[in-house]
Amino acid sequence: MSLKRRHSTTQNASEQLQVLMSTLIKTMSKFRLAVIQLHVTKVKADNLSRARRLIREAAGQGAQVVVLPECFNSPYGSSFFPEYAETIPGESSQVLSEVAKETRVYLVGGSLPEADSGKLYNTCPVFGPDGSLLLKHRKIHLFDIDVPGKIRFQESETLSPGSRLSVFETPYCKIGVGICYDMRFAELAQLYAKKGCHLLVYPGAFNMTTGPAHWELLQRARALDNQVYVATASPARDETASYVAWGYSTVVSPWGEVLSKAGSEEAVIYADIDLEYLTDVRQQIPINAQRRTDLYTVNAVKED
Ligand SMILES: O=C(O)CCC(=O)C(=O)O
Repeated sequence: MSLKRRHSTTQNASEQLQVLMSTLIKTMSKFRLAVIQLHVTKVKADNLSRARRLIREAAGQGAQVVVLPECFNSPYGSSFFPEYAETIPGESSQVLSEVAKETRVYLVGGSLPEADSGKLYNTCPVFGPDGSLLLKHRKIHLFDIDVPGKIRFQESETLSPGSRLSVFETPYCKIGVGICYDMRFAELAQLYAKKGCHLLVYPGAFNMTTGPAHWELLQRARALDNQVYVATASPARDETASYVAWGYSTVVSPWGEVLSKAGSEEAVIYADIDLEYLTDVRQQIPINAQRRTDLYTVNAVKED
């Protein structure tokens, strides 16, 4: 082979490699997220089989990350937590692990009442596409509120709070996990963003009072403050339940736009998460570089 020909073959190979690399980077910078707004009943086995069916459906639609709602396998309510509590690993997390492995998705397993060493937690287990348990997020901020004449709820009567931040890595981006009331705490979202998360997921079950007032507003605020994608997964609304969930699972972009939103009924919603778009937003409005860290800062007190 002449020198000239060898040179052009090498050049072709390196160009092809570059094209391949840039296609790969582009592919990795986009992924499909599915949020399952599950109809949750008192029958745990039904909740589990419906969740499994909808996770399969989501994976069939190309979802690589799937999120279930808070308390996806039990009704939401202080009296139900002890009755439905399980260990993790345990029955429900075994089902989630199997279906994550079968469908090859990252699965954010909503939450379930977790029993551990005589205490109960509201816990979100996260599984990788090989079925391994990547982390357990125990709700950090317990939902204790009293709005006279509207709603009083005291999770702390039965639950203990978690005390860890929860971030997991995927080939696409880092993802930070919070549960419902955790979303009200801007500092948590800021810390997740500071740790490099580009997507925050909040399985949650707002109610008929705070749902219409705050649910979407909080998601858009967290997304805009931190220039990240935010996804919430609620149970479907069941007017016969003792605690009526608001529904309206949502995905919000780093620009603060609602990309996808369920109604009040059972549904699977999808959003294509585009990390190049996130980078563009951050370049256009560069608040990260403009922060006055000489005047203020948000830090984790305790690092894992
Ligand atoms: O913050 C709210 O208004 C609702 C929170 C909630 O339902 C929960 O944390 O489970």
